[in-house]
Amino acid sequence: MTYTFLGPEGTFTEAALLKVPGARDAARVPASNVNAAMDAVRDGTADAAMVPIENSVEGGVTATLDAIATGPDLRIVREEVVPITFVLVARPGTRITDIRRISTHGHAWAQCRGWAAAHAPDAVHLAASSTAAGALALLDPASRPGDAAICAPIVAEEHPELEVLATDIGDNPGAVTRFILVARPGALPPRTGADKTSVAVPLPEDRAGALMEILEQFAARGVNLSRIESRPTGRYLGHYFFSIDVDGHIQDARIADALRGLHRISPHTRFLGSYPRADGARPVVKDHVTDEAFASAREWVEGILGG
Ligand SMILES: O=C(O)C(=O)Cc1ccccc1
Repeated sequence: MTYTFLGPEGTFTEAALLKVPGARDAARVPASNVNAAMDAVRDGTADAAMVPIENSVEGGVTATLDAIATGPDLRIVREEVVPITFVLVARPGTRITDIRRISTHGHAWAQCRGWAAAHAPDAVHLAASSTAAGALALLDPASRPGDAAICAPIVAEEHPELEVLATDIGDNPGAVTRFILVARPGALPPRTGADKTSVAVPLPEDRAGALMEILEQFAARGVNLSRIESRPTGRYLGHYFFSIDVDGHIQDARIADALRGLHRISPHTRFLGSYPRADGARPVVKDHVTDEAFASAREWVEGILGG
């Protein structure tokens, strides 16, 4: 098994990957961005890729939402939730007051903006492909790095050449990021009873109530949504798809039935996977949407049709 992840070593994404049973002893190949990680799975260079998908403070990671909704099909097979704490690192001798450019991933910058405004008000953000990439660039002057970087504490621990100027600089102490493990389509992860299903649903155009019709498919079957966000398809202004997570597995009759309904409304709906929830929380399933209720309803109709 070969895993890839948003690298280099020391990213929060690597921390998420290391939580996967067996990943510590498997081949792990860092990718320089989310698209490269997904492409490595598509072309068979890697079997699975860990990528960030959403943060409790900054919201969705659009590169991931878009990459998985377009191009050859990929499937989410697992999720991991990782608590996030940030440190500020620099080359030894740097004073916080001298810092003008702080390099880090956009999601990390968004979560430390308040701290930066208070402690390094003259500093601007220098975008890096990941927190670890921004920090390691400090050690390579040829890469025209910033004056400091925001990264995970592990990067500083593994690189004593970097000095830690401040710890725990995130604006929201309880911040967590959710990561997904994606693979090529294959056998579905088995239903556990505490699962999520993800879909990308293009919004039918010029149709009043189209979003309502999509949501109705879930509401009518007692299915709870845990995330919904709209993304432009990139085709033209005003054309969107909805990236949706719901509680349940496609092997649950209520989810399968809701997906059939979605497909009728939006035939290019993409199934992105059914996989165990990181928190193990089981949904409350109302009596009229249990597997048994669906089976008995089907038998009733079949009985009538069979005469
Ligand atoms: O850059 C990283 O370390 C990542 O894994 C992406 C990220 C960035 C900021 C918060 C959570 C994840």
